Order: sequence, then C-alpha cells, then structure tokens
Amino acid sequence: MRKISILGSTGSIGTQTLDVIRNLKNAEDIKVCGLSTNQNIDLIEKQIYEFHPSKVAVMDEEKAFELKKRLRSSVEVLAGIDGLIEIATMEEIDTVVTSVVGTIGLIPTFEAIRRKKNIALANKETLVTAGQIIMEEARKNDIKILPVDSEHSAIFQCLQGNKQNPVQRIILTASGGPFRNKSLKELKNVTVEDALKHPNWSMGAKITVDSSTMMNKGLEVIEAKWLFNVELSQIEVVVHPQSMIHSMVEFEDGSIIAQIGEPDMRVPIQYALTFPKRYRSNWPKVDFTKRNIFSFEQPDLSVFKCLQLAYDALAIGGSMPAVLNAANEIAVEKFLKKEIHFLDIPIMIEKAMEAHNTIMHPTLSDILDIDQWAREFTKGR
Ligand SMILES: NC(=O)C1=CN([C@@H]2O[C@H](COP(=O)(O)OP(=O)(O)OC[C@H]3O[C@@H](n4cnc5c(N)ncnc54)[C@H](OP(=O)(O)O)[C@@H]3O)[C@@H](O)[C@H]2O)C=CC1
Ligand SMILES: CC(=O)[C@@H](O)[C@H](O)COP(=O)(O)O
Ligand SMILES: [Mn+2]
Repeated sequence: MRKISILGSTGSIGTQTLDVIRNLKNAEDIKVCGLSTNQNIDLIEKQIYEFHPSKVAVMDEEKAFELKKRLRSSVEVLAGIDGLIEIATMEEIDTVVTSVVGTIGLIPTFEAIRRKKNIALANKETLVTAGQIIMEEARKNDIKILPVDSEHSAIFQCLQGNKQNPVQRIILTASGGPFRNKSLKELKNVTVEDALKHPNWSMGAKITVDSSTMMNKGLEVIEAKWLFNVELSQIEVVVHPQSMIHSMVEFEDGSIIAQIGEPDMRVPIQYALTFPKRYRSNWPKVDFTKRNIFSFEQPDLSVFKCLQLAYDALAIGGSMPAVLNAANEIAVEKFLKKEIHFLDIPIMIEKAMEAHNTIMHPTLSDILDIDQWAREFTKGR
C-alpha cells in the first residue's frame, strides 16, 4: 500500500489528487496520511472525514485553531510552516504530493527528500528556485521525483524505455493562453477576468495568470532542464493551442515520441501516484475524429516577454531563476489584486533581475535570502 501526504490538498491539483485516489480505490490502495491547506478549513474538514488522515496542517494559525475547535475527530491539527514540514516528513509516508503554490513548497519538499520520501512534484517553483540543490539531494537520497506537471509527465512518459538513448530535443508544448495572437497594444487593457479565462485548463489563479503571460512556459523550461538534465538549447517551446499533445521528445535518429490525451490533470497525477503501473480510469478519452486539428505556432517573444525573461534567467543561471520566480509571484499577486496592469508584470520582473547580482552556486539559505530580497524589491515598485 502506498502512503502519502498531500501539501495543498484544497487546491486544484490537491482536490484532483483526491479524486484520483477515490477512483483508484479498487485497483491500488493509497492511504492518505497527511493533508494541508492555507486557509480553507471548510474543505479540509470534509477531506478529513472522507480520507481519515492522522495529521493535517493549516498555514494560517487562527484558522488552524478554529479547525481544532470544530473537529469531531482525533486528527492532529498543526499550524504554520512547521506544520507543513511535519506533514511532508511523516514517518509512515513514502510519497509527498507537492501541490502547494509558490516558493512556500521549497523547504517542505527539501525536508521530505532528506527523509527519503518520493516526490510527486506539481510545485514547479521548487525546481525553478533551487533545481540544482533539489536534484542533488534527490540523487543523494536515492528517491524519485515524479513529475505531475502535464508537460513534464508527458516527457517522462516519452522517455520510458529509452534510458540508453540520449535526448536530442524536448518539444515543450504551450497552449498560448487566453491572449494568444494578441498584440502588445491589445494587451494594454486586459483585465484579471480576461487573464483567468484559460482556453483549455481549469487551474488555480496564480498558474492561470502565469499561462496568460507565458511565464508558466518559462518556469516549465527551467523545470524541464532540472528534471531531465538537458541544456536550454535542447528545449523548444511550441505553441499548440489544442493542448492535446502534452509535450514530445526527439531522439538522435530524428524520431519524435509524443504523449497525447484530453487536457485533464488526473492523468499525470495518477501516473505519478502509480508509476510504473497504469490503471484503468473513467475520465474522457480522445476521439480523434472530433479532435481532428492539431496545429503549431512559434511563441511571440516580443509580446510574451515573461518567456524571454525566463530564458534569460536560465541562461544566466545560479540565483537568477529564484529572482525571476519571486518577482513573478509578487507581480502576479499585485495584478490579481488589480494594483498593476497586465503589461507591468514583465517590467517588474525585469527590474528585479537587473538589480540582482547573481550568485553562481547559491546554498539553500542564499536562495531563501534572495527570494525574500526579490519579494521586498518588487513589492516596493
Ligand atoms: N492546477 C493545475 O492544473 C496545475 C498546477 N501546477 C502547479 O501545482 C501547484 C499548485 O497549483 P494549483 O493547484 O493550481 O494551485 P491552487 O491555488 O488551486 O492551490 C494551492 C494550494 O496550496 C495552498 N496554499 C496556497 N498558499 C499557501 C501558503 N502560503 N502556505 C501553505 N499552503 C498554501 C492552498 O490552500 P487554500 O485552498 O487555503 O488557498 C491550496 O491548497 C503550483 O505550483 C502550480 O504551478 C502544475 C501543473 C498544473
Ligand atoms: C496543466 C498544466 O500542466 C499547465 O501547466 C498547463 O500546461 C498550462 O497551460 P499553458 O501554460 O500551456 O497555457
Ligand atoms: Mn504545465
């Protein structure tokens, strides 16, 4: 039996992970030992009664206290970042699903790896900020990092059975988001509501805005570099508006393997939870006679400047991707609060990157300091 904790069980990936576990009930037993939320104690209370974890963590201390008072269950309620770390490192678990959003996922993931837990990784910010450190720690502790992000799951699936064959090129597909084919002039007055209308995926607010700026693809390029040990020059982003091909791998003989499926995160989540096995699922399957157009375009880097900034951050290396990520988190937060315009997002990130003196081999503590600095810097703009 697999025993897991889910960090961020009340979010888009967290709730879909629980849905996968519900559907797997008769095929593979997965015991949910730990759950966590930021503030949503109403939903985590329901999850506690359905999945019976032994511990839950609530980031918000007041909400944690309120939940403790409410519960008719022996579950232990923890609070704050220490609570999140405890959920990630519980003795009895073998796997942690990292479905919190943002850099807050970094330390719990690092601690989980140190305690030899496998990681089903949705939280891409972990690898963007500290890819080298995380991958080294994973190797040292001989644990698996199983990608949940749909593109990285696709690449991982394309690589199965190809250990002996070097990767020539990764073709990372992008939907193009809600503003595909828009000009800079047209983007001037787009609203939060417009940015939150993703054409193909229903996701949390932060990643949905990241898709609209194409920063999501930039973060995914960095995530792919670390997960698959490839160079930036081997990763090509191609806009594929249908989001049916979730990514592709080209080998040295020119052969390209693609992973295809309806845009449904339960597929990569299930594969990460049951790897290397595949189990029957009841979600919609592809009908090629209806899905009969697969098209491809180049991303416009002069419009989607966030993607270019991510390429630049990765090319510079060291601590720069952590600055890119932290500044982006703050800029997106400000945009969601309607404090800045859509086109201010890349401007704010670029300013933070320009003001940063890169450390080429940062420690985890350097990264946390730099993350904090970039947040404060961007907040003050
Ligand atoms: N959604 C998707 O389809 C995909 C998501 N990802 C990645 O997965 C991660 C999660 O995304 P998604 O599920 O969309 O995000 P959501 O915003 O839907 O969920 C985030 C989860 O994290 C919790 N959380 C938020 N902030 C904090 C905090 N400061 N401390 C502790 N917990 C916190 C939330 O709690 P609360 O409910 O209280 O807010 C919620 O449980 C992201 O890194 C994203 O990039 C990757 C691929 C696809
Ligand atoms: C579902 C998933 O993995 C998201 O990261 C998705 O890919 C976002 O779509 P785009 O960033 O391609 O618009
Ligand atoms: Mn993705």
